[in-house]
Amino acid sequence: MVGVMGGIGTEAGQRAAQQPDWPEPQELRAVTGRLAKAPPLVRAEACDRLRGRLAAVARGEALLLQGGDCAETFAGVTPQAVHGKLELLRGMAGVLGRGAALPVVRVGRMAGQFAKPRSSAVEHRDGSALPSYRGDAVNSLEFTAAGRRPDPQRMERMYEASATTLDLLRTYAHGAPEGQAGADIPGAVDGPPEFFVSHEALLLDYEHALTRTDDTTGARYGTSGHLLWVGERTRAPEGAHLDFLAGIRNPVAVKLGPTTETDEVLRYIERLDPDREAGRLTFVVRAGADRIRDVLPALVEKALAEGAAVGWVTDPMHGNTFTAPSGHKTRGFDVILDEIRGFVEVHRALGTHPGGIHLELTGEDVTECVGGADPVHTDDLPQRYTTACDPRLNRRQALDLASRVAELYRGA
Ligand SMILES: O=C[C@H](O)[C@H](O)COP(=O)(O)O
Ligand SMILES: C=C(OP(=O)(O)O)C(=O)O
Repeated sequence: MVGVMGGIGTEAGQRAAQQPDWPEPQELRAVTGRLAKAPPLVRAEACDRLRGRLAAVARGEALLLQGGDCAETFAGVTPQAVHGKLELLRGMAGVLGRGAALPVVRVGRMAGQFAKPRSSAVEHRDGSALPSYRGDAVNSLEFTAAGRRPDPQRMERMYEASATTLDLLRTYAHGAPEGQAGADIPGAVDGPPEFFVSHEALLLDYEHALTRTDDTTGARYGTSGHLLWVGERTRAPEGAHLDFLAGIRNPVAVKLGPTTETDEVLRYIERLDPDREAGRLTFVVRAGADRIRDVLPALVEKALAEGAAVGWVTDPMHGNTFTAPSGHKTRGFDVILDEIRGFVEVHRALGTHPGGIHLELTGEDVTECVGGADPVHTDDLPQRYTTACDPRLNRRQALDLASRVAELYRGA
């Protein structure tokens, strides 16, 4: 775990990992104070409903399709971009659902995916060193000292950008006239067809500020998104991010990388799902295509032995990143598919349910990942490489992948 910074920490006094070094404590307090009074972005009932849908995933009665940008950007919150991702996920869900003969629960990596954990706190370029870009919620991609300075007011822009995205999703999901978008307080996206939103609960100042008590039940909910997850770099079982997830009633997820130990799986279950409630906890495994078949069986067996009805989902993106000769980070379609194949094989061998896929994708015609039926080659990468962080599947690649994954499930 790298980059332990910032003021928020554990009860034992450990500082939270991957937090920005906010320069102005007073300004930070003013921002979180305002966010704490802002309307919730999602409703508790919708979080409960998603927990119910994820229970069906955990029981083997549904699939989860979770996807969206690696890093949402403020400039990327446009009607076209939001519509493009929604339509892409809708199309993929149709293909997957027909292949697996199961309903598909659709969850965007959207309306909150504005903060990024980084491998290094510092970026070096042409002999200069500046703080790494940590997502639009923290600083700017622009490589200047002013751009890279963490600015707490960006968390308010994240809130506004998330609210706008939710409004757009609600408009498109309901087919409501566009003019109605933004007329209400931003709320949960509900009504048929269902669509939920998720992001990594990384910026604890933001997530704590948006936590609310539900009047009817007295339970605490993270109201920044329906499903919140903790990533590979912040999943310390006794860390501040796990403390946060343990304190909210939303459905929650933990990313599991290739070094995950079975004892950690046990701790996550004890901390996050003590009542063994299907739908409460989803594990998103991102071991890499070369490791998934070795790593996953023991983790699944541990959860089974604990009597936990967790959902199992594969993220075939994050364990398969490499740098092309041009310097662009990329991922290969065939390797992505191979990690999904390995994930499905392991579950079939154990008699458990391969519950779904978590992808970085966009509805736009970008050239960021290589391969696919209409292949992007490494030489093509510079053409339309617009991601703010990691490479995404473009629309064509994502639909191809959905067809190939549907074949895997059809053969189940
Ligand atoms: O999306 C995940 C991480 O934020 C990303 O992979 C980190 O990338 P880095 O290794 O370039 O910091
Ligand atoms: C950072 C991410 O992934 P991971 O925590 O699995 O590296 C992510 O999904 O954005």
